[in-house]
Amino acid sequence: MNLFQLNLLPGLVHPILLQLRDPQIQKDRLRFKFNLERLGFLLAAELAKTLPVQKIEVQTVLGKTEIAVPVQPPVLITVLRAGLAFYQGFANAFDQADSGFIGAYRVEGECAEQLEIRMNYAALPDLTDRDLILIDPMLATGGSLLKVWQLIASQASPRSVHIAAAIAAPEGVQALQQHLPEHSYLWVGALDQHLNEQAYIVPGLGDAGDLCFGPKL
Ligand SMILES: O=P(O)(O)OC[C@H]1O[C@H](OP(=O)(O)OP(=O)(O)O)[C@H](O)[C@@H]1O
Ligand SMILES: O=c1cc[nH]c(=O)[nH]1
Repeated sequence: MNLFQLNLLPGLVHPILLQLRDPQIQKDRLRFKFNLERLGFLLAAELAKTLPVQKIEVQTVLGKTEIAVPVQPPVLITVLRAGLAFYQGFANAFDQADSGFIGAYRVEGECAEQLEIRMNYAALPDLTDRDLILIDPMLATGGSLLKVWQLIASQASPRSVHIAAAIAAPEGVQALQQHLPEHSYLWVGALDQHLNEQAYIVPGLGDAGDLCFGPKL
């Protein structure tokens, strides 16, 4: 698996990460979701450079020119709930993409070993020979994305697999490295230090789903 960190545009990316992480600023839900969306758009812009393009001719009212456009839009799949705002950035960038949605959530116990991933919803488009972008802002243990990938892989063979996360922990990166196809790509806004005993990313930003939508019962 190839890992790309979005440090090419620090002037744009770092202020967004700062606002996402700051405990005071992140209390503003509208801003938190908008920042995830903006980061998603920037990651999409980087990722788009690697997708195959073809030249098409456009006739304007004044003349002709050639424009390179994607051969086919990628397929976007996001993990509910926290994925929604981050996904919107990708959907803004790839505005003709087919999209899929999978519900997956962590049920936390006393410690990281008791963590369980439950899945309760999946609506998937056809992925045959398509470029797949799997979108989830937080890559902690990697348990959620691996379960999601298992479900996808049991039904389809995408042409390429891109995983996009706003913040990743080394533990999650390693887990994906072991289980994803060799020619997969991981795009992250930041690669953080480690997981704590409750399997939260340190320094991370806290619980992305709760910050977007409030605590769930
Ligand atoms: O790498 P992992 O250890 O699996 O953790 C990451 C998962 O945790 C968050 O979702 P969460 O389970 O909190 O659900 P939510 O989006 O409904 O809040 C996040 O959006 C990921 O899906
Ligand atoms: O740090 C973490 C880990 C999992 N899910 C989150 O939202 N944050």
